Amino acid sequence: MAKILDGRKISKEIRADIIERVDRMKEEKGIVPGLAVVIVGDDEASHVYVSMKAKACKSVGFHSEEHKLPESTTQEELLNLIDHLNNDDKINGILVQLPLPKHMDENLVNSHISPQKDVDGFHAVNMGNLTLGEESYVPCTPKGIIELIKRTGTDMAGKNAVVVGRSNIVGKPAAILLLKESCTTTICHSKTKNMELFLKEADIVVAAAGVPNLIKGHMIKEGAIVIDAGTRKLDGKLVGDVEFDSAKEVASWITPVPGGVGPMTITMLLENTLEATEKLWNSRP
Ligand SMILES: Nc1nc(=O)c2c([nH]1)NC[C@@H]1CN(c3ccc(C(=O)N[C@@H](CCC(=O)O)C(=O)O)cc3)C=[N+]21
Repeated sequence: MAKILDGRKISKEIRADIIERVDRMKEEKGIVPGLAVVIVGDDEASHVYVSMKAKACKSVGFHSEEHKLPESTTQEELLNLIDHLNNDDKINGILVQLPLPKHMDENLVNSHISPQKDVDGFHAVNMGNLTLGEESYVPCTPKGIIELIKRTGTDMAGKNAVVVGRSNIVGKPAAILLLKESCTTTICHSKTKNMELFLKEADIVVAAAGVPNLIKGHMIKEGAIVIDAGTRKLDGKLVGDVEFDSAKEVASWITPVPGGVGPMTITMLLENTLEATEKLWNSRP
């Protein structure tokens, strides 16, 4: 029977530390970290996530702004807003909620954010530096995933890690981070033949496909660490990529959905925004 990796509890611990650092920063330097979240269009789920991010900012004492733009916004108008936020001293971090409407180029928009304020880590320079092993902002969900694996106390070096999903925001950067931890890292995706063959050898499974209940207990290696980054609404209920009930019989550790990777994503966003603020401050004469 697997132990539960409780993302809410771990988040609470990390957020307590963030609150202390923010208080000290306010007291000693008179500065308040600021995050701007930009959302285009009226996708309901996206709006829920954005308000969760704003609430989390307030709970740790950040300044937070939500910029809600209509679906009809042109890409140029969005880029103008980003220019404005890039030059706004109250703002240390900028996040443009994905997905963007179809008439926009997500990579182009992300790379319009100042790399110093790119707390999502999606700017081409940050993605490039991450891949090179240089200092960079690390995308929030993959960063949270690594933090969760570390909390199991497992030495990752030499372990077989299988990431299911190759998105730019989760799967791809998660694989790069696992490689950095010296895992033997494989990425499976929708064109993979016989995914079970890879999963059966995996000591660490990171599920980020967005396909409800794709991975079942019988596919997993005995004692594996199973991290579920899937979040899909199914009949009004939030479900992951892993069939929890069967997987928990086989795994050594498993994350629940909700209450696993999700809360860690938001906590890592707070951490990146605080880091951006500290860096800016330290770079000043
Ligand atoms: N630029 C950008 N950055 C993102 O980080 C980003 C994004 N766009 N677009 C959408 C995805 C999704 N995402 C989640 C964040 C928190 C939860 C979360 O906290 N979930 C809770 C439950 C929430 C609920 O009940 O609906 C949980 O798993 O316990 C989930 C998903 C961030 N994303």
